[in-house]
Amino acid sequence: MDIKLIPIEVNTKEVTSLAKNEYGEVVESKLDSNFSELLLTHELFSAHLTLHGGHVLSWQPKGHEEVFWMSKKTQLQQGKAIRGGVPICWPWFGPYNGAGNHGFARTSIWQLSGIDISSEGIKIELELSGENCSPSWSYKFSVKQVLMFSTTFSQQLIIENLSHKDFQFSNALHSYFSVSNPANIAIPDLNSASFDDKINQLLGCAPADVFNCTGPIDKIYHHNSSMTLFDKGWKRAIEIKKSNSAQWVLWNPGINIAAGMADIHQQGEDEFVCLEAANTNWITVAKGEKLSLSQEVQVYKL
Ligand SMILES: O=P(O)(O)OC[C@H]1O[C@H](O)[C@H](O)[C@@H](O)[C@@H]1O
Repeated sequence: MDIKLIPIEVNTKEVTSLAKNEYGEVVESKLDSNFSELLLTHELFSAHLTLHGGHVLSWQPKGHEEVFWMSKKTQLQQGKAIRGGVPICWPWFGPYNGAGNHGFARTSIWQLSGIDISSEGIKIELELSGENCSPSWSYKFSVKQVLMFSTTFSQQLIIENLSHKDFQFSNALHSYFSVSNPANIAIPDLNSASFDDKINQLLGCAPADVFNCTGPIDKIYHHNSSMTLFDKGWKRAIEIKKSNSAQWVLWNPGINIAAGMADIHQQGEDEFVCLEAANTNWITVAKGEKLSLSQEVQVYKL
């Protein structure tokens, strides 16, 4: 396979304006024939994303610091997931049938299908469709991703089953939130949720107070409504609302696991907490049917 390794911070000269008006602009920055980034500027925020994985890399509402964390060691590489931002885990979450973690959506090239710039923000539509994309999951499908960047950030996946039979998927919107330090993070909404502890292989643990998010931590919380992550270091709160998602996954690798991960920079694990709107159990989409999942993120100063 022709492997490309491109540092994500690359500054290229090949830049094309895709849409522009009095409120903002969307610019495509081509890194090479395979990879490009979309840079979004608007009076309310700045953001960037890439079609590799249909992946949101950053979003910074005016007056706030960057919301999503990005590893300094991640690289755009064919077939490889990006470490940071919001990877789309689909059509499976975690390992599946020997096919590796988190499905093929995060390593596939998505198509740009819509841009709308208004006083409210910038709406971007992306699409991924295919058939037999993995020997482990060989259905015909289409996924539309609707991203709305504004003072809030919303992300919707509309999953359509184009096969002649029902299919199942699991998923996560695997947000890497940038934090002052996981030790400073409280997520009180998790205190009342039962959870599965992946590290200790314990299922159905009774609710327990979450005092901080220092890793290693890898838990699946069974909770289908909003969460607020409080960062006492940076004095900010991040609220995440979601729909059609039965779990939250809380993950930070901690120092030892992170040291063994080639795409996390030194002490990078001290800079993020993953709080993922997920469905870790299979969900069925009947043939010919659609299903929509979403999250909406807002930041507040404390
Ligand atoms: O390294 P990745 O495949 O991106 O997975 C990173 C992490 O994702 C989720 O949060 C899982 O719960 C973890 O078990 C996994 O380690």
